[in-house]
Amino acid sequence: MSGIRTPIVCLLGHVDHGKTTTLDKIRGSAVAEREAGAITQHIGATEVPLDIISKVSGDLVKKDKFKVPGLLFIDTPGHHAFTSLRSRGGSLADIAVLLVDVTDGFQPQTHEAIDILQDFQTPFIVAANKIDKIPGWKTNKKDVPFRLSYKNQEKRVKEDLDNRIYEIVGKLHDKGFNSDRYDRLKNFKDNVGVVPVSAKTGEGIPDLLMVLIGLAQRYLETELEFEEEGPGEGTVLEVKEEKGLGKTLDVILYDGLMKTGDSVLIGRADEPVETKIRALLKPNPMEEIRESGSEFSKVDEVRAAAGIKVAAPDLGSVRAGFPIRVIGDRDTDSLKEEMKSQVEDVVIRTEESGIIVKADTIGSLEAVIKDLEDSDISIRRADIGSVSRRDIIEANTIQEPLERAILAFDVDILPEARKKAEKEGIQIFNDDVIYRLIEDYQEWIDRRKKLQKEKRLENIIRPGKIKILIDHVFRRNDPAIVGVRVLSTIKSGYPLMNQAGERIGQVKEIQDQGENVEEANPGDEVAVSIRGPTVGRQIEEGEELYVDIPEKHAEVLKTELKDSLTEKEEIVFQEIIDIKRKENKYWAI
Ligand SMILES: Nc1nc2c(ncn2[C@@H]2O[C@H](COP(=O)(O)OP(=O)(O)OP(=O)(O)O)[C@@H](O)[C@H]2O)c(=O)[nH]1
Repeated sequence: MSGIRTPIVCLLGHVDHGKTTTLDKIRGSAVAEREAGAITQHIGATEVPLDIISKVSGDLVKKDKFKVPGLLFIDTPGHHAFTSLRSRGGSLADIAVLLVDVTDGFQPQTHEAIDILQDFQTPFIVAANKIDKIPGWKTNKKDVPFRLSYKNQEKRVKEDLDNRIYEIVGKLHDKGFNSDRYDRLKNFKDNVGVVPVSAKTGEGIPDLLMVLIGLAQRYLETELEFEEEGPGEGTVLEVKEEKGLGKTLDVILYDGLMKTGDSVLIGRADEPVETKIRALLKPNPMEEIRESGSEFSKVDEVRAAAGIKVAAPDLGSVRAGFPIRVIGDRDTDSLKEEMKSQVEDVVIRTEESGIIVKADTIGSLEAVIKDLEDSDISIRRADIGSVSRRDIIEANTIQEPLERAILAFDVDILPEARKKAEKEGIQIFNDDVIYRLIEDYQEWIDRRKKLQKEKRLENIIRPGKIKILIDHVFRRNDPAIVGVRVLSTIKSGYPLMNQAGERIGQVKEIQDQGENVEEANPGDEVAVSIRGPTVGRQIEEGEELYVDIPEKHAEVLKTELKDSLTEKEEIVFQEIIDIKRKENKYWAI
């Protein structure tokens, strides 16, 4: 028998823009209306039935017009709900709510969330949250539809809100979405509805629920059709150790039916594992926990969409983000192959060069990979799980210094891995926000590049010039030692040429009042030893000598170091160029 299942809804948004508060509010309003119908707390999700939505939103939703049974909100907000390991592709969420704090506007994770939604082609609405924080906003009554609150506001407050919404509309436009305040929109399919809400006071929350259910009803109906008796398909949201049960899986079932005793395949990094469902568990409400002392109670079967805890043997290396499928009367081997290739598409990537990426779930791994690709950062291997010693050993085989790095998204770094990384000089970046992780890596690269550049530039031979003083020859050759006046800085080791452009030797040492110095500056009178020439033959008292700059160095001086040349150096550099170009017209052009 086919039916329409509950759409799965996920909340996304920048840190502190109100995801948790909005979920709590939705749960809270549903709980307040408990007597009207069963609000069901699932594992990892909250189901708000149509009855409640209809009641909460008053005349906004006429329940007899809807076939969608309600909304299933995933409790863990954010990227965790996004995974492509779903048979039909796309995200685990059917629809999403993007939270934007109206007083804070678009922030990095808002952009990140939109990119994810765009990638997975997930329809979404925007909740313009915290309207109660707009200066002058008056909350007369809590949990009321937006329109009732709005009409009581002063004109300037209304204008303020409208301006903030236009800002959001503008930002969405830049991202390629048409949008408007939801009550000014006719078509939600090609436009994104912006619903002003306050998760704190509940103003606009009825509208949010109404728009969501309307969107699901109108545009997702065919996608929400499912075989109620078909083999269950789901995604692992979390792997948890439970007292008395051992390792269990929190699963969001998005299709079909799952029963105790069913044989299932669960994806893993290498091969899917075949196992049998020992128990399906749902959470007990608070009062039942108090009575029975047990957090869960067993159920024989569960239908999509639902959040359920699965107890089964052999859950060893199963991780969040992997698919779980009831085998039913399907061929186990071909199903296994199909699941394996799905997992491999994401997890197993081995390139010759690039960084190593680790993440907690397949969904987040995909999101990180995508962002790295967008930033043109190559990846050697992307994988799920903690950063281990093995990862460091692999990173240590990488030649390119800027790729000797591991980007770890929301995972542990095992102590022995950290130790080894320190020893081998492997850089580990760890964050639970994708853009920050990538930003940190890029900043590190920039810093290293700058250092490399500084080192390289330090070694560039600069334009120097000296004049040999009369009556200051201390030794004629091997090496020649003469007193000089410095006209433009010289350093020991610099090659020297005469005014005809002939190489005459190399500065060996510089002595200033009997002390060896590395360099001598304009105006200094110092003694230099010059390897190569003999005074009276290749060099003469009173002669001016130039530093014989290699052509490659001259090119760097003309470009990257141009601004660092002193006035004196600039003049001398031009003299050197003139000398060189007598011989070679195109020298350092
Ligand atoms: N005034 C006001 N404050 C709000 C509203 N919604 C959320 N807040 C406050 O904003 C702060 C952040 O809200 P959360 O719900 O924790 O935000 P979040 O997006 O879940 O944050 P993370 O889980 O850290 O990403 C909390 O102090 C909330 O009380 C609102 O509508 N109005």
